[in-house]
Amino acid sequence: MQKDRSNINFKKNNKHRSDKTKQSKGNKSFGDQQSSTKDKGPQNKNAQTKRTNNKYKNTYNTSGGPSSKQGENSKPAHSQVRIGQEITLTIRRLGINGEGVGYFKKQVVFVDGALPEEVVICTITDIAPKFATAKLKKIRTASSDRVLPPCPIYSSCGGCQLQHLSYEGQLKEKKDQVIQAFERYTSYTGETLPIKDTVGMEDPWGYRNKGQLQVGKVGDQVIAGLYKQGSHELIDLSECAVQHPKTNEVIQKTKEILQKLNIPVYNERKRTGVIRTIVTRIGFETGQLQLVLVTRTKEIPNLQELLLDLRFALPEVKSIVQNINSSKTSTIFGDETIMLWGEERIEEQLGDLAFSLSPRAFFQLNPIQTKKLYNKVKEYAQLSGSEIVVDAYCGVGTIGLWLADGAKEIRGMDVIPEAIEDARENALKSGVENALYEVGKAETWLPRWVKEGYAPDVIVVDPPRTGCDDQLLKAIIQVKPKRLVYVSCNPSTLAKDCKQLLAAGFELKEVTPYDMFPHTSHVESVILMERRGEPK
Ligand SMILES: C[S@@+](CC[C@H](N)C(=O)[O-])C[C@H]1O[C@@H](n2cnc3c(N)ncnc32)[C@H](O)[C@@H]1O
Repeated sequence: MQKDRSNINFKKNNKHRSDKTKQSKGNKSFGDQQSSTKDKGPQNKNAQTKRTNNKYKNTYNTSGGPSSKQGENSKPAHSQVRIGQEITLTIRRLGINGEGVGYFKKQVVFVDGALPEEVVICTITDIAPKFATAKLKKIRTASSDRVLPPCPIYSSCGGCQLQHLSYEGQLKEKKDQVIQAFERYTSYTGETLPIKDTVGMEDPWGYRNKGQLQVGKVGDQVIAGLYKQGSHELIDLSECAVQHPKTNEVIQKTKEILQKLNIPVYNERKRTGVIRTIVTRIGFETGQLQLVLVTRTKEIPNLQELLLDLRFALPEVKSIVQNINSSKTSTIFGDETIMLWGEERIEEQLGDLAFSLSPRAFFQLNPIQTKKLYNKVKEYAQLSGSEIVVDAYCGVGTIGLWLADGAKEIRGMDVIPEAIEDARENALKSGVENALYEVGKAETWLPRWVKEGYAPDVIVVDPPRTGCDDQLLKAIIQVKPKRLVYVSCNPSTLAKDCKQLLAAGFELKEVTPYDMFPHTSHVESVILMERRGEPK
């Protein structure tokens, strides 16, 4: 799932792209993505983080010349095009980052802002061995799904990639993304893949429960936002339409208080200043808010005034926390976390389950869609009360706890110790007594349990973008659960892992894509696999 995996890199970078392996950037609107060892999101070395600003608002015409190290008129031997060349292109599909993909004399060309079936004029800006990148200049034939992006900062922010596509169009494209991945890695086609339509939102705005913005200054003004694509220029975001309105308010007011108290904000270039990042999370059901100030130094000048002002301006905030990150890297969190005021955790409710969330714990970013997705996991798991279930990559235990009342026993594991602490506490809180959680790698724990004779009936996996580790897949293949439910935020790694499982005797029963992040290019999928020949 595309979720809260800390330590996002807000910088955008258009290198490392390849047609087959490019990975989606995290949903960067107001930050996100909890990192762990193999986490999804932009700090992944494969992460494709390119965005350009050629998103079309009131006109389909843009200007601006090519930019590339290769320079004007250069044409590598392998290429059909040269930098600066203007071409007419028919867009065939969307790439995994929401860019239009067309073919010019069989060469793949990516065009940000172009939509399938559009005929566009674009200028080649970059050439790599397997593809070229072009800047959209003019749309000759516009898609009937093209809409005006409602967000005023869509073109500069880069957090959303699909606001120029109707919501219906987005849901269709996300299903296509999943189909394309299966076509690429397995023998399924769009006709044979047992795939459902993408499950979308009734109101696809204000869905994010967490915001994470870098802090900086323009002149004397404190700002908080995202770095502009390919640059170190921070774009101030005073409002974000996909964020819960309360998190917008927390960011805005925190910024104003930092300004008023003259608390030094981080200067990325000089590596001076104190406040680096503002992170805020809200419990959708409880209304409780948490504010984390990520600082370069342990000392925060005017700390007492800062806390008083924050508490006065934001009475809903239940927890104010400092995290210290003095590193030069662009990861968000450092290792040391200090309570500044209030509770260590905020509470959230998902259905009948209560969750305590510590500042760095992973939690789904879109609680409304999460409930739908977990219900699908439950449907696919087909529990009767007697099953032994593994919840691999369990985070704070959400999926296992969702399933616990239908299972004999749940075992979950995650590499983040705080997440496991939270999972144990969440089980206690919700009165779940049949769930056991362990800190460590799924690929270590499952083989160990299997060696000890443990035989789960159902395995649920919800790995980071990189997919399941090979050792885990081997253990799954060895233990042959009746059902495997795979939750994935990356169709490519899902399809690759599926290929191995299909070859080892599992059958693919159904694929359901979920739109956890409307207006971004991300798509989540849940699939059900069964042991071949399993009696109904
Ligand atoms: C996509 S999240 C899933 C969390 C949880 N299932 C949920 O729905 O909230 C992936 C989780 O995998 C954890 N993780 C990453 N690599 C892991 C590994 N090798 N073994 C176990 N957990 C891992 C991360 O800490 C993160 O909590």
